[in-house]
Amino acid sequence: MSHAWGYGPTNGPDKWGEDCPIANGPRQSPINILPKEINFDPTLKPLKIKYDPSNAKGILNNGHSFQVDYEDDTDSSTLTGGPISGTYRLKQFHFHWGASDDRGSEHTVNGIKFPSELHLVHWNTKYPSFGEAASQPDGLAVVGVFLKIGSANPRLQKVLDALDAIKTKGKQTTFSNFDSKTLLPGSLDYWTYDGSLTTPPLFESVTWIVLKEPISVSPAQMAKFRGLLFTGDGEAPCCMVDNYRPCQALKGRRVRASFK
Ligand SMILES: COc1ccc(C[C@H]2SC(=O)NC2=O)c(OC)c1
Ligand SMILES: [Zn+2]
Repeated sequence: MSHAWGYGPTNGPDKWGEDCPIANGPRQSPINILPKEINFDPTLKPLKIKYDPSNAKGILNNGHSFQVDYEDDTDSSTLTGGPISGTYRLKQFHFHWGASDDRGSEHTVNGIKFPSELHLVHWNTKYPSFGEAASQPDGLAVVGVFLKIGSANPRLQKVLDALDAIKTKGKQTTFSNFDSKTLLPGSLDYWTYDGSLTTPPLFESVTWIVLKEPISVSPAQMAKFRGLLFTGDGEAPCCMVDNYRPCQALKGRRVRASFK
């Protein structure tokens, strides 16, 4: 691609392989999760999530999604246990969503798309930094949470209320004192598999931990996500919707369940 990657007809997921050959690699994400073909793995530990709300730093429209960034210079917001070894620090969380409620998630379950998917990104502290970890096979752990249409989710509201200030690409604002643990569903049952970043550079560095239980989001709340723009100030406005990569081939990988 001569121009930057995106989700449009000329720079979207089908074109990413031109600049990132790993797009056709052996452990690409997302994938379709088929619960009937997954085995319960009794050796999997429960997820241990410890987040410090005071680590929340800011919220940014990065032109592909919006992300809430966390201070990650200490072990105060960490993920341990589950399928991973060692300590992974929370770096940021972001979402993917569709132009309508029938699509938007990256992972699917039995071929079903959810209207949105939350990604909580963590990096392995065996490496000196997020940037170093992002290219290592055991560098990142991303917790994926499906959103399904239902009643308004009060836990999302503080994030949604901040979006008016970051409508266009490159805009950011302070975002403090937010406990991202409140975004998680009641159950931490999960599926896990070895995968990749779902945007360029598509590094095969992610241990995926996809929670079985979705959280709710209302149509009005989804409309707020869809009010963001991919484009920057002064550019022809393009709504930030359908910022998800389609499912990729499993290529022999095993998906494990932490629950029966
Ligand atoms: C260079 O490092 C990167 C680049 C991009 C992302 C974001 C991608 S990866 C994901 O799960 N969802 C996304 O939108 C990233 O996140 C871990 C790390
Ligand atoms: Zn993501």
